[in-house]
Amino acid sequence: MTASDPHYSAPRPRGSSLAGKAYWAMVQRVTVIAGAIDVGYIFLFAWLGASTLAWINVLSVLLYAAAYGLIGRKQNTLALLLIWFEVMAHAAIGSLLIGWDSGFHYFLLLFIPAIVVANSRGFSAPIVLGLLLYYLGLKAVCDQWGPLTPLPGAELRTVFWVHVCLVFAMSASIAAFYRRAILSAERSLVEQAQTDALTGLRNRTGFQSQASEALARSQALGESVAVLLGDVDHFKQFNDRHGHEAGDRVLIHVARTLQTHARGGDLLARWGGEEFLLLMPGCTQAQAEAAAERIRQAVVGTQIPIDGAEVPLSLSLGVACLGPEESLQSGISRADRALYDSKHAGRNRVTLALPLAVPA
Ligand SMILES: Nc1nc2c(ncn2[C@@H]2O[C@H](COP(=O)(O)OP(=O)(O)OP(=O)(O)O)[C@@H](O)[C@H]2O)c(=O)[nH]1
Repeated sequence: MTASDPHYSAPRPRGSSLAGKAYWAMVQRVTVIAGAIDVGYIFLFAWLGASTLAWINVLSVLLYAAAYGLIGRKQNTLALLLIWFEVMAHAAIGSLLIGWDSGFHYFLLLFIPAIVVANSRGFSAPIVLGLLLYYLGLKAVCDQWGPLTPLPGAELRTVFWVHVCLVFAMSASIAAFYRRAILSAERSLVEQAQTDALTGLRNRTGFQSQASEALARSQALGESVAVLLGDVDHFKQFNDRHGHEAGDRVLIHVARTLQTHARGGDLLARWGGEEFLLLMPGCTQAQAEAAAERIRQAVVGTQIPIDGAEVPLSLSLGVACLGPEESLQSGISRADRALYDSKHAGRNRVTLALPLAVPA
């Protein structure tokens, strides 16, 4: 693989588009559920002898089917308007025909969380206020003129209980949807905060959040742990000569090379600008030195094609094997001093850190 490989592109930020897709997938599921509920209503109202309401539910099923199709064709706004129209008209006609006590109006309340949470354009307050006015207006109209086709008491109570149960179930599932969306956004933010956007490796924060635990585990098992610090040679010169974008491609290339050589349990991070850190649990000094040498050779063996010419590249490395109770910070400092020695000895080499000084 070369640095000009298409795989070298930096990872894209995640999150926002997924939330949008998840929202519309949820709305599409709602059209199916609402349509199915309305099919149930057709039978319920036919059985209760409220044939007008049964026919209105036939219309509602058709509207939900149309909204489902519109979302499938990405005409989301139109679908949403259709759903709004269906719920508002259904609540109004139902309340007027069989009375406010039927509980048809409760369905209007389901819009409140959806308006507040999903409205990204800052129009929530006026829309909720409009809904409140519609709600109160409907109550006033029902008090004045309804019910136009009243149902006997027992049947009305049945409709009321069905509505209350449905509104509870729908409120709970809307809340569950938003909870899942929040948790997923939180996970994505944590991941972004711990990931280096250029190389896709862990950044310092991501490394530190996992490294202490990995080190403690290995030290508890009595395993040796090594740290390897690598730094691209003359990178400033490279940037100055070939430009920052070419420099970025080099960093991505080095990151991929390190990833290829890291083992399953190793933790790899971009430690600084052109500096990379590899924590190798269960790795002896000899194994770590051999791994560092393989990485150095892999990097030096690469010719990065820049502006039509092959540009050489090299990496200096420092390796430290941690003492049984040595802290990660101390191990990294020793690896850093070893890396500094590599640079001073002429670069493109691996240097082993001095052993940890034993207190007298
Ligand atoms: N392209 C690019 N350059 C970066 C990035 N982060 C840091 N750098 C550059 O890396 C260079 C590091 O330069 P120095 O610390 O002097 O190191 P060097 O030139 O590699 O010299 P030696 O390490 O001594 O071999 C600076 O020019 C930074 O601007 C990055 O994300 N992309």
